[in-house]
Amino acid sequence: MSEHVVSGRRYVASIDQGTTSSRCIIFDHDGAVVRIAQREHRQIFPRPGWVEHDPVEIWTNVRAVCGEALAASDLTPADIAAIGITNQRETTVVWDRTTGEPVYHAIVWQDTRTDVLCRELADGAGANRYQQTTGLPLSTYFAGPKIRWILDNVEGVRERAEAGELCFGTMDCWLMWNLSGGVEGGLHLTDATNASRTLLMDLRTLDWDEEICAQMRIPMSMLPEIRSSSEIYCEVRARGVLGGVPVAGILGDQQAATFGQACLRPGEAKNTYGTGNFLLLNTGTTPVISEQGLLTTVCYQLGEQAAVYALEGSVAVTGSLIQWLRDNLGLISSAAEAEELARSVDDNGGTYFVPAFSGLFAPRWRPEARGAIVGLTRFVNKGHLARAALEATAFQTREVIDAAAAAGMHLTTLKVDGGMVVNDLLMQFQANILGVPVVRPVVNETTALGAAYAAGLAVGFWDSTEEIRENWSAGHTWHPTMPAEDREALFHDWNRAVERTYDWIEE
Ligand SMILES: Nc1ncnc2c1ncn2[C@@H]1O[C@H](COP(=O)(O)OP(=O)(O)O)[C@@H](O)[C@H]1O
Ligand SMILES: O=P(O)(O)OC[C@H](O)CO
Repeated sequence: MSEHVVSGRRYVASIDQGTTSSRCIIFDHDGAVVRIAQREHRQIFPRPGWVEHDPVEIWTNVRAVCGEALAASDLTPADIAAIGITNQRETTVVWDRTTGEPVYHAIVWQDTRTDVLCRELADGAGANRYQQTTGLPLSTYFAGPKIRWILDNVEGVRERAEAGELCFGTMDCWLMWNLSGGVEGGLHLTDATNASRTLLMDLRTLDWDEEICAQMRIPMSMLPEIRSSSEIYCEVRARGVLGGVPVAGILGDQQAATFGQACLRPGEAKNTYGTGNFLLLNTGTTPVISEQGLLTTVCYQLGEQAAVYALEGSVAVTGSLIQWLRDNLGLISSAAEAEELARSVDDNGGTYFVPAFSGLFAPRWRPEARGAIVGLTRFVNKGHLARAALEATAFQTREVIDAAAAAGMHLTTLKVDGGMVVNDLLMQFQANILGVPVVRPVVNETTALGAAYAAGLAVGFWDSTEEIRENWSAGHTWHPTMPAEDREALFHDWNRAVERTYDWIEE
């Protein structure tokens, strides 16, 4: 038995509440996966550009996957030293603290309904009005404007919020409140990484900014307490879910992946390929404000230690474009088939697919752009379309890495993870279009692992972040093989294609 056992407990559990599914993953002390249970939830699209989730469905799924992971591995809560929570960030839930009922569906990070509101909030000062304080541009992506939309548009909600009856939370906060007892004394708290995605938190004080909250007309009584990413918050009180186990880690999913990838020193970075793509670059204990369209975000804060910050390149649509080919066009019947189809042709046939479904995020921040396929001729077939869709992910990554380079952060290799990195064609193309090696770790479940580490460190299951570094090992590396001239020609055409999607939505 491992000597690293807390009161006979040999495992740590992680709840990974993502955009498409909720998972519970159990890890051992080496950071190896013992068991995964997963359930997808409904994606609700009430209007073009709107994306919602049902928070009650998600809580039900989280309870189910926790039970399934334990049962399938023949474990009981008494075997689990701690639980970490990691989550899709920015997705906004508002609920009644007395009844536990959400007042509206969760508004998902990809949702663009706050576009006009964001322009109004800029109030002539531009989209970067709050950047120095929050590290973020005024964008539909973030939680603050989503809260304001609910307050303004759901009947009776503003009055209830002003009377102190309602709670706001991102998914971590909603799950924490439910895990810690819900209407029977549930805790209303979040961590600094999630709070840093609201447009309401001061990056340096790690506290809510009163002036911004007033300008956005968000009552501060709705906001959760901001805590560190690694401390014992509570023991689980919800019936039937890991009862009695300490909840001891919370990290937004991209920050969790950065931690799980052992990007613990300034200059270390990872890129996660899921529904969207998220590059995070550790910048140490000082927040760096970007002039190149990158976000500044809290990367993690361990207990009483100083917060560590990151620059982030968030790309809204990557894996979800593959889902769209599958679900909306029926071009493929599974995500894996995209690779097979793309391999049926030698190149993109001159086709570029710009998936500006939610406008464009980093580094361009063009909310009024919409998707386009350009370069079509009679020559183009579905293989070219599949290839162009995969290449779009790699081109968008190149854009954010170029933005980091313009800020003086030059990457010599790229650590990758997420659902899309099983795609060999994509990863080889990524190395080619960047001109640097791309490396996937042995344990690809870095998001859940990062949250497990945060929780395990808080309860003494792991002693220090050095153990995280020791547990990380390279699985597969893709080396660039494309001549620089070809790489730049492709990227040049990609940029021309992207510019054609600008200004599609008229004022
Ligand atoms: N073989 C594949 N090739 C390309 N994309 C894939 C492949 N397998 C999965 N994906 C994409 O990866 C995404 C799922 O990745 P995951 O990391 O689980 O997402 P999330 O955490 O955002 O829910 C989906 O959008 C899916 O389309
Ligand atoms: O759930 P994912 O992996 O798509 O991540 C979503 C991000 O946290 C959005 O900022």
